[in-house]
Amino acid sequence: MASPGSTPPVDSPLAKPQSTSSPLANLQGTPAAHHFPASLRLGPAVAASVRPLSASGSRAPDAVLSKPSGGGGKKSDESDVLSLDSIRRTLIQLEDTIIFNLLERSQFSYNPAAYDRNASGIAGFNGSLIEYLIQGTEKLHAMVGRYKSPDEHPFFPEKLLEPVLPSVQYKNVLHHAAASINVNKQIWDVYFDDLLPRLVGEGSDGNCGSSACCDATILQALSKRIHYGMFVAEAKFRESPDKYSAAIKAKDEDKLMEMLTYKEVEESVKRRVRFKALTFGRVVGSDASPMADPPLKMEPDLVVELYDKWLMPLTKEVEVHYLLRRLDN
Ligand SMILES: O=C(O)C(=O)C[C@]1(C(=O)O)C=C[C@@H](O)C=C1
Repeated sequence: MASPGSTPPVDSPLAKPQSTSSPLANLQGTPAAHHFPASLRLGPAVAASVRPLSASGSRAPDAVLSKPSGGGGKKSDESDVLSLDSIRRTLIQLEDTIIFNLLERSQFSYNPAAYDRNASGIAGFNGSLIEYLIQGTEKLHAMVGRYKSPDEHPFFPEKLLEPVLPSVQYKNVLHHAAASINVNKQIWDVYFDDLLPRLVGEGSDGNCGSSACCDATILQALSKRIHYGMFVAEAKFRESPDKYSAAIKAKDEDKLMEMLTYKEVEESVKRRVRFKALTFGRVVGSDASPMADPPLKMEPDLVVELYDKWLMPLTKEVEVHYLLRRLDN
């Protein structure tokens, strides 16, 4: 842990990621993560309003949920946007971002100096390196319209700056109550208190900045994935409005949770993320020849556990929060 006022180790571009044979070996529990390039391509609104920054244009998630209004959109657009299949495809794509970035973060040690609120060493800033990084990133992204998108949720809403680009009116398919739902505080706490210590090896390897950059992209992906629960909930509500309305009027949270839970979907999510973690995390020999027993960069069970114990439950919690307010005036 760095002492107050000291400067965290400066990452060298040449700094070698610590070889972590089994940083996740003691993982017993929860957690997950997300990534930067992906988050820039993320929001449908961002993709539309900030097209020059949008990465590849080939990403389904950006175009899935909402579209600028007044663009002559056909009526069928909204039903495409709100089909459960289409929303689930977005969740599947976010799995890649989350797993790739977990893999990236797992190469570094914990690096406690990045989280020490007294040790960022940044003049004039009262907080940790990770807070500085995320606040700065969110300020900049807010300026290009990121948080005007209904599927983007900042960790520090009070610090955002005004957009510098002309605003685009997006057709928001969600109920207005969605604007008041933000579970990032919870995501932040679970990530730093629970997931991160299980994901990485203890100690410092000098890669504070790199670690914090990975954390930031992971947090953004987690946030996006979990808040997508509101679109899932909206789609489910529109499929069976009467059924859901009864439970909403009765404020029956257990009933809502039961109605929106699809055990078979959850099992297939777990199977898929295990396979992705195995596939993406496999070490490939430098000459690409098959290895008899290829080592893994990250324990796939960690990712399964993350989804099972944390990501899917939080997504469902967001769905319930949203539905409870779905009939508000
Ligand atoms: O796909 C859905 O129906 C969702 O609500 C999403 C999700 C998930 O988080 O992946 C959550 C609850 C369901 O039981 C299945 C999957």
